[in-house]
Amino acid sequence: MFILSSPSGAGKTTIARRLLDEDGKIAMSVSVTTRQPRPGEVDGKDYQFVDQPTFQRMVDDGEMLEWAEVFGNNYGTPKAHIKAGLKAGQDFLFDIDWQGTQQLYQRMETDVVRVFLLPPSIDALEGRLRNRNTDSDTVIDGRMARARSEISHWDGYDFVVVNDNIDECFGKVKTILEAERMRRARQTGLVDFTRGLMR
Ligand SMILES: Nc1ncnc2c1ncn2[C@@H]1O[C@H](COP(=O)(O)OP(=O)(O)OP(=O)(O)O)[C@@H](O)[C@H]1O
Ligand SMILES: Nc1nc2c(ncn2[C@@H]2O[C@H](COP(=O)(O)O)[C@@H](O)[C@H]2O)c(=O)[nH]1
Repeated sequence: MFILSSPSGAGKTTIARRLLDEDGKIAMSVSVTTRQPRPGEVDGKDYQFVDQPTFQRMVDDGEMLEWAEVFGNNYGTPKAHIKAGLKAGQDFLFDIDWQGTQQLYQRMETDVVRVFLLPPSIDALEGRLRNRNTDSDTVIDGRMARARSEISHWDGYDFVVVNDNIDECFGKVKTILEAERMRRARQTGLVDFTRGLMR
């Protein structure tokens, strides 16, 4: 479970899309949200867009692996698909906030890798949100007001990467993913393989 978090606009979605394009072995965890779709967002691909009663029913029925309120909307990770995929050896990429990260870490500690992206500066962060042209000024102001408190959670992560140059940032995130895959505990079949070598 490879988690990318950051203050809004630091570049999680951009890095996640590139990782999904270039790495055939990781799948996106598609979250459920009560937020309205942005232009170009596709239901079922970017998010599963639901109304508040549906979200609440999913929470009440225990269908969420984690969930949180972020910027006045609810977001959550549906459990069934992720659990089945993990059992089959599938790696998953999560674009979730610090609250969801804490919940996943508490439930599945050793399966989780936590990466936090930082912007090179607060001005650059605001510039990125405005240039993205997907949110109203009010929404952007709200996200900027939360940026410092989001950044204060940087020390709850295993890795911290500053997203200044996008190619460099992507290279670092990819390196983390590849190194984590090489952890002995994550390599299935090593016992038989090393036995074969020693025979
Ligand atoms: N290194 C970079 N340099 C310049 N622009 C960037 C960089 N990384 C991302 N961007 C741009 O910044 C904007 C915000 O990026 P992105 O949508 O990936 O952020 P995010 O962290 O997913 O935000 P949110 O949490 O609001 O979904 C996008 O327009 C993206 O193209
Ligand atoms: N705890 C969770 N946080 C999530 C989830 N899906 C997305 N997010 C986070 O919400 C904010 C806002 O996202 P946006 O798409 O509206 O810009 C961002 O920090 C995401 O990482 C989730 O399932 N759980």
